[in-house]
Amino acid sequence: QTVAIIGCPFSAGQQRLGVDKGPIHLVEAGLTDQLAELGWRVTFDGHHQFEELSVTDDPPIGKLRNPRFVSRVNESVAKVVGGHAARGELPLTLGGDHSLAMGTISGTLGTYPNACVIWIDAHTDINTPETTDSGNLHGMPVSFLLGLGAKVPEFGWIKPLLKAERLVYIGLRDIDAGEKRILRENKIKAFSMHEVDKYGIGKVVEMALDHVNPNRDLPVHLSFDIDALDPSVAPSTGTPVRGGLTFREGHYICEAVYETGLLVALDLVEVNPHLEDEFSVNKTVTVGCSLVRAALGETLL
Ligand SMILES: CN[C@](CCCC[B-](O)(O)O)(CCN1CCCCC1)C(=O)O
Ligand SMILES: [Mn+2]
Ligand SMILES: [Mn+2]
Ligand SMILES: [Mn+2]
Repeated sequence: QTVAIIGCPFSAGQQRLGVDKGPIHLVEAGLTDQLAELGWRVTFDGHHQFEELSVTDDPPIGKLRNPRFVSRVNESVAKVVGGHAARGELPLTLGGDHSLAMGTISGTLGTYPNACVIWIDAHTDINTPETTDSGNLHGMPVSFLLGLGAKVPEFGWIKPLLKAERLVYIGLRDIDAGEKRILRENKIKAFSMHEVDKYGIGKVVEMALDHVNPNRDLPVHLSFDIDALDPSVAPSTGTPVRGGLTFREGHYICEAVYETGLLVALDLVEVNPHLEDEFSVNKTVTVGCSLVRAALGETLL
């Protein structure tokens, strides 16, 4: 089985410098060899195909920041991810900020129209151009994938291929008012840290899969935002929120998803090696590599 590592040094979906350096840190930490150790054939798409996509003149559209650049990069990411998936490979997208999910999930759904999405995050990333307060597109990819909110012509390439009943969240603890309304209105299944505390991670993952994949027959796209983990476990990330997943809870999710045998695509995003001290950066990069290994078959026994 082949895993295609796609490095996306992209940061325009938010405003903190450094998240574009996430991919190189994860690869330089040895991720490629680690996956080969697990028995994967590993290919690595150099990130260069996204460098020449920068846009010279990209004024905000409403509140949206860097809209044309975010759109163009994600359109390219969708083609790259979709291409690997179509060849029966497993695209592993390393971010970069979570706006990349516009591209990765579009790519997956183009090849696997019936795929479900398991979104691990402190945040729902479902703001629309109308509800966003920051204008940062890393807080909005899900609304575009679902086709919510007013159409933005610059994002015309994104088709609303994701169905609300095929999406489930785990790890939530920082949701804007507008996003809470969108979750309710669209009946989107969400397991916050409250549910993790109440039921335990094992039951939460089982309930999440029961919701989006009741017969365990649909392909799974796992989109893992490192900020789902508690900041004590993954400190070097742009929007840390206390009260997050433990090291083991994060790994359990990845192990359980791998065990389904249904994983077809994986994102690991929002590692920012420019934040916090060197020890924190190493801790964050190391746990990022470990989570990827767990999602790709590494077991404890
Ligand atoms: C919760 N929504 C935020 C954060 C989005 C995080 C994106 B992710 O990819 O890292 O998950 C925060 C919105 N503001 C809320 C009020 C205080 C300032 C931030 C946004 O900017 O939309
Ligand atoms: Mn390059
Ligand atoms: Mn996110
Ligand atoms: Mn987040």
